[in-house]
Amino acid sequence: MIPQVLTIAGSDSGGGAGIQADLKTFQELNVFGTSVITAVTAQNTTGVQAVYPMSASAVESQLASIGNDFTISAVKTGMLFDHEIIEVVAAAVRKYGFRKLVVDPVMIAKGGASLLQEKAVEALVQKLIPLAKVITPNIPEAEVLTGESIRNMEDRLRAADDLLSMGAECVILKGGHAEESDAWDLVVRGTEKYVVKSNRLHTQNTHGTGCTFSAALTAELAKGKTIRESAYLAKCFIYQAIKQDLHIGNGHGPTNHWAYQESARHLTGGGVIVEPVVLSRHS
Ligand SMILES: Nc1ncnc2c1ncn2[C@@H]1O[C@H](COP(=O)(O)OP(=O)(O)O)[C@@H](O)[C@H]1O
Ligand SMILES: Cc1ncc(COP(=O)(O)O)c(N)n1
Repeated sequence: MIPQVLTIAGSDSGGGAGIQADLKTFQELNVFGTSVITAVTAQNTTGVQAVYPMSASAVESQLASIGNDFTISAVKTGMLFDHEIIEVVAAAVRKYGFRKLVVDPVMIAKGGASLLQEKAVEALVQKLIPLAKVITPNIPEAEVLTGESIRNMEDRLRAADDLLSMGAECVILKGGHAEESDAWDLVVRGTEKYVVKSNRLHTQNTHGTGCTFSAALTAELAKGKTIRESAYLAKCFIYQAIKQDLHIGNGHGPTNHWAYQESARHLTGGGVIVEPVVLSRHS
């Protein structure tokens, strides 16, 4: 049976992030994508021009439509905007028994627009993160969630432990925002810790990288892959999507969701490696 997956996120009219990035990624990875829209954004590669949140009841009824019909193997959340939406999403995860929940705690678009109200952070921590199999914060999101600044490897390890104590099974602390020559993501699950790493690509076309990475992770988990395999495959997917960029729009362009399947490199990883945490190299 083809795995059925769900994204609960905001619409990006520009097609590079949010629901659109998630559905494109699901399609490329051969899983059937369904969607619950939490907000409509007027957005392009130059930024977010407007945000129109859905009412919590509109989100609730979309969740019921999916929960009452589909057999969902994995779910991801992206832009959730406010605490009422977070509460109905958490209730639906319980009610419909959605397993393999990936929470991408989207807060601020790369151009600076707020995609999550400040007072909703607590609801995310209290209501949704404890239900998650994996949470995938970037560095600024991990700083908001933990209240600590993150500058080096020790800080990242400490932040990941703090995030794990919020109740998720696994934390993938993404390193796209750091300035090192490698782009590496720290994965922590209980006492298991490792880094999934590629070289850093120099391009401004990184709009939607986080959405695309977490959608690929969700697709692989839905197929029954382990977290470690899924993190590696998701990193291979986003690496090719950034590397073979499309040059669309006048600002921070989208990634290339075709690239991974079109490239034979997906069979070999194309340079992505998994390695143990080495404190002295990354501090
Ligand atoms: N310039 C880059 N080169 C290679 N990989 C990158 C680059 N920027 C981000 N990534 C990868 O893309 C994924 C998303 O990371 P990040 O940009 O930190 O998330 P977000 O979009 O949520 O801010 C991670 O796997 C990260 O390692
Ligand atoms: C609707 C929506 N959801 C999420 C993002 C974050 O994008 P990114 O993955 O680049 O951080 C976005 N810009 N718009």
